[in-house]
Amino acid sequence: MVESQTVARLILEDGSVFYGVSFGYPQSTAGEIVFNTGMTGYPEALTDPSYFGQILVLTFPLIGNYGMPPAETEQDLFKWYEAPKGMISALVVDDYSLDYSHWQAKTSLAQWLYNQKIPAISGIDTRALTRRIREKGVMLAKLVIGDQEIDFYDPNQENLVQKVSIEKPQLMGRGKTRITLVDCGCKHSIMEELLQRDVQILRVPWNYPVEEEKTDGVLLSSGPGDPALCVETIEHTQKVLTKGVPTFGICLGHQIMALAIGAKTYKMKYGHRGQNQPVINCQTNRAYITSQNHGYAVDQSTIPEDWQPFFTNLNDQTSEGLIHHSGRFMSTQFHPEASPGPTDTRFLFDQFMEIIKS
Ligand SMILES: NC(=O)CC[C@H](N)C(=O)O
Repeated sequence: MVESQTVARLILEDGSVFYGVSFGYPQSTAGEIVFNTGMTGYPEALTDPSYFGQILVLTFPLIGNYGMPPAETEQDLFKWYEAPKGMISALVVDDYSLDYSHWQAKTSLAQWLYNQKIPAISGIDTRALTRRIREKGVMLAKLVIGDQEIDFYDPNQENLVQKVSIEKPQLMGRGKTRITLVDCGCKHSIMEELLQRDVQILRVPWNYPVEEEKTDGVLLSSGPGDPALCVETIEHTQKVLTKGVPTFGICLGHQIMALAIGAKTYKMKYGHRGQNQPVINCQTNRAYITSQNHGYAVDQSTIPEDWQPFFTNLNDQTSEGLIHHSGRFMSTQFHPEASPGPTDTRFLFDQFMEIIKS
């Protein structure tokens, strides 16, 4: 049965308990609880590998009303999803809409979650829950269905990247520019952006010796968990930068690039997850609204002298990007591919192509 009326409990590490109703797959699960403030875009968020190991709270109160799109692919990439399968550990919503309507919808959200074996809970005051997370910071949590008890589990102790990366290198597209993409759990829309720019992608696993490839550029992808645990990726990135290969890091890729140059990262209190995060380009003083999904950040005070802040967050002044003085290496903490969210910073993919050509 998909639309179960089983009582479920969301139990936080601080002892608070929220009661609701189970939907999706009826199995208890544990992870780290985080919230996203986006008003739309749940198909993209649920399939974003950066959420691997996390229990996702959607603050927008009505979820499910446009169902889930079909699993259509083009050039091996999912058109409407960010990965071939659901990535979150569990979903927390306020009002789950049993009815859905959208020209593209293939199934209900509940059915899709059931098929993906992802449990969910509805009837939660997600705004009150979010206030608690904002006060205490992100916490471990568990979603207990009926009386199926379960222990807390901390996903950040593990190297999550190796669980969502690919196993062997894959060539994609036939474009003239060759970009080696280090897949740490890359969103499909990042690869789509590259393929639209006359690129051939060599997509490689997270620990691949990328410095040994003959390539025009390197893209360090987004991905889950603590960047400091990606030791091998950091070491290979150091060698790539020493060789002077144009490199672009996105989200986890930004953090890995920072660690590779000797800067430090830290865990934020509750991170940035939403589609309205304001950033400023430190070179042009122009502001942009961006899509974000991260819980770690780069300590801007630890960047070496030959690097500069590229973007800074206008809400809390945290690092939103780095650029090397040569202009050959750059990174952003936000997602220029958006998906979901505003596409205002997509031009950064064009900028990366220009760096490669110059
Ligand atoms: N979207 C991402 O790449 C997330 C990066 C990293 N896992 C963080 O939470 O900060």
